Amino acid sequence: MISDVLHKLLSTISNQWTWWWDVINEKDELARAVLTISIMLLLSIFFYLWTFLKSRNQISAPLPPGPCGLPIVGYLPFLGTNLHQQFAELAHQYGPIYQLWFGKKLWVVLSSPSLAKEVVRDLDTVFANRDPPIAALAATYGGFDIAFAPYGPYWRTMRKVFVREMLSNTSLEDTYSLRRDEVKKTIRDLHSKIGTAVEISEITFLMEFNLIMSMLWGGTVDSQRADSVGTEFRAVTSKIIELLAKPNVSDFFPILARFDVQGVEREMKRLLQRVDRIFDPLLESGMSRREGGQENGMKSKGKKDFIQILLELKEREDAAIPITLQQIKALLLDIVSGGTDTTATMVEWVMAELLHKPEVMKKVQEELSDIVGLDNIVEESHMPKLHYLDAVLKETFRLHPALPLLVPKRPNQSSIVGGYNIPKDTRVFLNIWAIHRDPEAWDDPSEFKPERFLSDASEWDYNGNNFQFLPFGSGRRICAGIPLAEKMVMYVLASLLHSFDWKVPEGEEIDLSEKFGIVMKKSKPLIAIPTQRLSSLKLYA
Ligand code: HEM
Repeated sequence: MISDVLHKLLSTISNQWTWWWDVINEKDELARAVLTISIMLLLSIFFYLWTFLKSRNQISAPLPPGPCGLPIVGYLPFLGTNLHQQFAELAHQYGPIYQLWFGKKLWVVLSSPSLAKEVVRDLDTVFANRDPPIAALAATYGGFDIAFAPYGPYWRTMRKVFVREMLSNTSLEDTYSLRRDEVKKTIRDLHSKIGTAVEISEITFLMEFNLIMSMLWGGTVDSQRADSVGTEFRAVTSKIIELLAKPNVSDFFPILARFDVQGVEREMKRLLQRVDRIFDPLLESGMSRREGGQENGMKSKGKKDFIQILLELKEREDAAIPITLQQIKALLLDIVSGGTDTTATMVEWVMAELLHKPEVMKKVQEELSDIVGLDNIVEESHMPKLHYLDAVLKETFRLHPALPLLVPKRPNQSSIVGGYNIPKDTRVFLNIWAIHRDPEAWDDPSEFKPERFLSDASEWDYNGNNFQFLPFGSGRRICAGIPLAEKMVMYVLASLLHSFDWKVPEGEEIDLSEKFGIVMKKSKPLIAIPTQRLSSLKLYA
């Protein structure tokens, strides 16, 4: 019986095979066409079933909730100017993860410590990519800096060179005397302005700019030239930052990008020409210094400054990732603008909070008197002992983070966050401004209370391990300049507050309102009057 069935089966297969053989031998054209179409149909069905099941297996989650917006333009007409606050209000309505559509572009905004952890810790490699707007690409000669470079070998090399050569403990020690000279110079200048109203951000910007430039060029840029270059640089970067924060239709509708409807790209290119006029002569002087083997002002004699190291890299033909002069300029722009505007803005915010709360200012100054003494000048070595000032700075970072939405991320694959699907290439914002004011994470979140950072100091650092407090971001793309940023802000603040007493001009009030930008500033510049505090400002001679 079984042998009968087997026999039948074999003969059927053999008949089919003969038929197939005949067909492929072109004996039956019609049958051949039917067979080919059937096979293709079957293969297509299998393929679609397979991809459908695969996608269901991968992303079985829905997209996050969010407002509907209008057809075609989506949420674009509703975008306000203070994006961080608007995003926080939308989180009250839609929850800590929500989506916004703009044409074909999807944005997702996250506003809770646990969602931040998922993105910057659990899925760090997926979210390590950036999503630079067209303005940012134009401002970085095509994304050749560190902050907007795609996650990959170029970014890794540039970040490594920067961190290793400029920010290692030895390099920071070697350049201390340069930072000290710049701070002393500012205190002397301020001495001549005692009793008059000064714009704090103007002073702090120039001071931080000169600090960075001096470290980059090993103290070889002469101070008069540095001041005029600094003023021009401030004007250019404030325009660049303004353009970076402006919504640009070319980003939402790539088909319009080539027309540059709002003229953003053209304007950015004009600004870059001004940046070139600043950097080119300075780079040339670096090159001739290199050829002439001249010394710089660094502590260890014969030690190369950062510009020398970059120029050397440019000339190395065996480098795995060769770098060009334009890439060096992109990197410099990143370091100088990223390092200056953030630190100067933070000094201004701390001064504003202290002038708003004189009892906190008094405590900071008492600590400075105890640790430094009134017949002495502040040194960087005092910083680890200034615990109260450190808490004041952290509380200011909490309430006024310099980058309230960090630098937006772009996942390199679709993934599930908070139970929702975030498709590949979405622009993802972490609203740390909202996280820093989350009532579930903080007591009295809108109150300025530095004491909250004193209780368990080890819990509060800037390394992005506590997802309630992320002023420098977290994960692979965390700020590359943290050790320098911390030193620059603390040292400058301590020197300003130790040398002078400060008050607001008669009849003026401290305004603490914020103006959104890639760096969030005060909406009104802070004006204050210094009076002498130190027994003798000759100490700064
Ligand atoms: C108060 C001062 C500063 C603050 C608040 C700050 C904050 C930040 C933040 C939030 C990011 C983005 C992190 C992320 O997306 O997760 C960032 C990136 C960066 N920062 Fe800072 N920063 C400061 C000072 C500096 C300084 C002084 C430098 C260099 C001299 C610097 C260089 C950079 C660079 C190169 C990046 C890009 C990192 C990357 O994409 O890999 N920053 N910073």
